[in-house]
Amino acid sequence: MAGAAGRVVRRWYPSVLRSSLQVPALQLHMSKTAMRASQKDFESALSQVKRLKDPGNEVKLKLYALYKQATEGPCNTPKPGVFDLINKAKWDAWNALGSLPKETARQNYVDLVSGLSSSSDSSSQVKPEADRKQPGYETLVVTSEDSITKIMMNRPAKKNAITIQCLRVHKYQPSSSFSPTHSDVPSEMYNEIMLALKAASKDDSAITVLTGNGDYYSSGNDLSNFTDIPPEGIEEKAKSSAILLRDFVDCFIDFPKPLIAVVNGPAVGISVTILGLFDTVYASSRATFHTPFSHLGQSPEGCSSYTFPKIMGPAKAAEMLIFGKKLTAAEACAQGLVTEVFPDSTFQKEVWTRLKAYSKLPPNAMRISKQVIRNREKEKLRAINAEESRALQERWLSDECTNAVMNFLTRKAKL
Ligand SMILES: CCCC/C=C/CC(=O)SCCNC(=O)CCNC(=O)[C@H](O)C(C)(C)COP(=O)(O)OP(=O)(O)OC[C@H]1O[C@@H](n2cnc3c(N)ncnc32)[C@H](O)[C@@H]1OP(=O)(O)O
Repeated sequence: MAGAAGRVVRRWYPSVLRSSLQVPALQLHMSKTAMRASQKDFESALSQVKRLKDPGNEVKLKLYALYKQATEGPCNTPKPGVFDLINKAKWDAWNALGSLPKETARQNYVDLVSGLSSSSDSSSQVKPEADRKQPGYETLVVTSEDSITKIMMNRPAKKNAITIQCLRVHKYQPSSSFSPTHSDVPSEMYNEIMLALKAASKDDSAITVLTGNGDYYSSGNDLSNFTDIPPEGIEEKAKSSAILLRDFVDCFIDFPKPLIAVVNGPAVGISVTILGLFDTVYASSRATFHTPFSHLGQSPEGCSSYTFPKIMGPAKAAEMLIFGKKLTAAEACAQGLVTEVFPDSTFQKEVWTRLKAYSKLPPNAMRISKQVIRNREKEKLRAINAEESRALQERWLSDECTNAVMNFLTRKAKL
């Protein structure tokens, strides 16, 4: 094939996978009605997959396994020898699906491709925006258009984990004239988000959006932040991190315009807790909300110790904040943390259409409405933020926290 799609396929498909994923017709043994709908979806997913950027070997194996299960049922071929590495990896992936029904495998294939397409859509969104992208950020893409300033966390390979740079803890000063194009711009994400919020609070946009690039919204605090210990020692690091945390969260408490989270995928830790300080939270059906603080030997931040019980009631909040219960998007919406959930396949389109309409409302009226809703809580929220940051400063020095972080960094544990 001479077209671009063909070239993309050749770039990332191993030949064996290529042959199995490009099967022209499917032999699906199902009732005719069920077959019509899902076979169409499946076929469209099969052609969509050829246009995707290389999703990495792990995902390619998942696609292969689901394809085989959907079309042939449970693994039915002899196990390849140990030295036949590629075929063995494929066989293992297929065999791992056990007796998963063909229909479920087909549905999972369609869902996986749809997730991959939307994340590649959202990363390809970056390209047309290049000319209106604000310069000076290393970990974010910040754009302004249609009266909307969009702050996109942009470390997709690290699931948009939020970084600190050791010994470069810059205190946020609301009155300073520090601008994102200043030559002293720090590269770490906490400070860049603070700078972007400060700039957005003063620009002529009506609303501000925080979102993530790639398949995650954000995996929260970058756990390697804990390994970068300055010569002054670990106590000093804990102290400066607590100050940074307090300043970071204060920026959200004080943000004067409508602030919207566009939660494009899973969210973890601080990226979840600060959602209680947003005015609106839109989530993709693929998003999850996880605050595994006890698992990490830590305690809640982002004012969640106050906002979560207020939003969802103390019992549900405790399950999330103490026991680390992960919520689906639908559950988070039912608990009131999320405003609305959109199907992942149409998430970006529906959300941005909605936001463009909202951004045309009179900006001063929106600001004043936000003030009226939020202002009486501000002092309280600042005090809670300071208290949570103090508690965390101590937690970071505990063995429970050190062990949990080391287990993640040495790949012994994941969430
Ligand atoms: C000022 C300080 C404030 C502190 C307050 C905040 C508290 C919190 O936010 S607590 C939450 C901390 N976050 C986590 O515990 C998440 C840890 N990550 C994971 O468990 C998994 O990575 C995750 C489930 C998110 C995704 O799993 P996978 O889909 O299997 O992907 P990978 O694990 O292979 O991730 C790809 C790549 O990204 C790196 N990564 C992801 N998240 C983090 C993170 N939070 N910190 C550091 N690194 C992260 C991961 O290590 C992989 O890196 P490579 O191995 O180099 O590819």
